[in-house]
Amino acid sequence: MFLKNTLTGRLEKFEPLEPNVVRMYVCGPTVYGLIHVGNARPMIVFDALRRYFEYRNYRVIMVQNFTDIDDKIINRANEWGVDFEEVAETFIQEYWRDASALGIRAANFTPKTSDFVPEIIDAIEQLIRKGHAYVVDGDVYFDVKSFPKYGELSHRSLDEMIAGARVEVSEKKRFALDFALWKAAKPKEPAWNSPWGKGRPGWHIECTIMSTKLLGSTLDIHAGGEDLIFPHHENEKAQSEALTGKPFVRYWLHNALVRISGDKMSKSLGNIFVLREALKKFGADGLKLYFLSKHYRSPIDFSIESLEANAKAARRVLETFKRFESKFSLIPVPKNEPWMNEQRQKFIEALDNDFNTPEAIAQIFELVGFLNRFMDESNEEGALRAYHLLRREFCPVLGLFEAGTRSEETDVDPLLRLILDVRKELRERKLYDLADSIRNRLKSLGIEVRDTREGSTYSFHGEV
Ligand SMILES: Nc1ncnc2c1ncn2[C@@H]1O[C@H](COP(=O)(O)OP(=O)(O)OP(=O)(O)O)[C@@H](O)[C@H]1O
Ligand SMILES: [Zn+2]
Repeated sequence: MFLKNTLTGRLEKFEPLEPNVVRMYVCGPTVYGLIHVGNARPMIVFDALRRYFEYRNYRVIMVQNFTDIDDKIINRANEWGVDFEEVAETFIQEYWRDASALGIRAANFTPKTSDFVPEIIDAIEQLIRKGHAYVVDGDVYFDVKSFPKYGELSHRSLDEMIAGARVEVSEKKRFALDFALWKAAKPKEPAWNSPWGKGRPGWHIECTIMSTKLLGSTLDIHAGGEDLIFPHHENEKAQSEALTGKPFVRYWLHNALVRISGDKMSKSLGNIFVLREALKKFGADGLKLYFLSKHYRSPIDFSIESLEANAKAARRVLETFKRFESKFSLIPVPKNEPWMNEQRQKFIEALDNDFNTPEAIAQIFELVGFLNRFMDESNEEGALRAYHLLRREFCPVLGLFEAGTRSEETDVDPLLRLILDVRKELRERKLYDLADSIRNRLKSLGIEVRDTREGSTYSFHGEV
């Protein structure tokens, strides 16, 4: 397999450190709000990549963190008058709801920053000892000039980095690009004891610690959105390599961004389309097709029309599967067959080429076309083979169509409102027997109708 490595800018043959094992770290969300469609892109892409490695017989050990110590979380906690943990726990729970609705498999480890504070302190002490960090008034900064390879990942010179990025300004720093490893406690902030007084970890050091503690000094893959290349990943790399003296990451993978009117869709800009809403409207498979039909390194301009088109395409595929399932029994097919092997080779060739999912998706649609044609021609053998490839190999490898009906979920509320309105009309015309019969029939479907002075309400299975 060949993957484009952000570090070298080249397509490189993928060779993990340990044969057949992939150690992979993905930067997860800062948990102070519901996740959005932009956040779903790395989730979908790297979940599919993990599944593809497994299809190719690798064992994947995947870590995805939750950033639960951060200014934005602390601000929200103060706004709401609760502890930062409560804000973080709330949105971690909500993250899991969204991830499972989207059909994303949980990583093997999902650590939180707050679980690793002692390890972070220990690492900062080592960096100070090694001359890569310095203390000023309870803050600790990484000394960028002590690490000559700084800028290697983002391919920029020090001057370009200073000019082009939002670098935190502070008089305490020796050099503009130096960044905080530890921040002295301010009032109304959570704080931990440290050799430099009470304080909390900076952002970048957490990922260095969580990744290397769980996966070892050198990771095979470090992934995330391209917004993280600088400064976050550049800083992670500097800290880790200064600490261990070993290369931190073999292959850096970055998905391009989802943009909205030219800007990155992001929680802090507030220009977001909440994932939960998108799941309701377009279904998990509609969203996955939307993202996987573009290459992960190409930017996407958020488009409702395109999402709708993908949701429709997902429904068409499911209809084809249903048609097959009602027509044929699901008998196993002999797997080693020339046409199927050709198809597999084509699929693997696409994905081996820097995870070219658009090509793989095009092949899936071509196979759906074949499946329909085979069924039209009552070619049972052909249909069985196409169905097997789609349903049991290619679609699951990309995380598609796993819960057959997910993208068909529709909101029943407008329909029930319509029925209740008709029933109201009947009652007004004193056709009580008809109105009662509607209520009884809804009841037999598990829908309880209650008539109140304000009108009729409904609930499922008698829930309140
Ligand atoms: N618009 C986007 N398109 C693609 N990936 C994104 C986008 N926004 C964030 N990501 C990715 O989602 C993951 C979680 O990011 P994060 O929680 O920082 O989201 P965010 O919306 O950028 O939040 P904030 O605005 O608070 O920084 C990261 O891997 C990040 O690169
Ligand atoms: Zn990170």
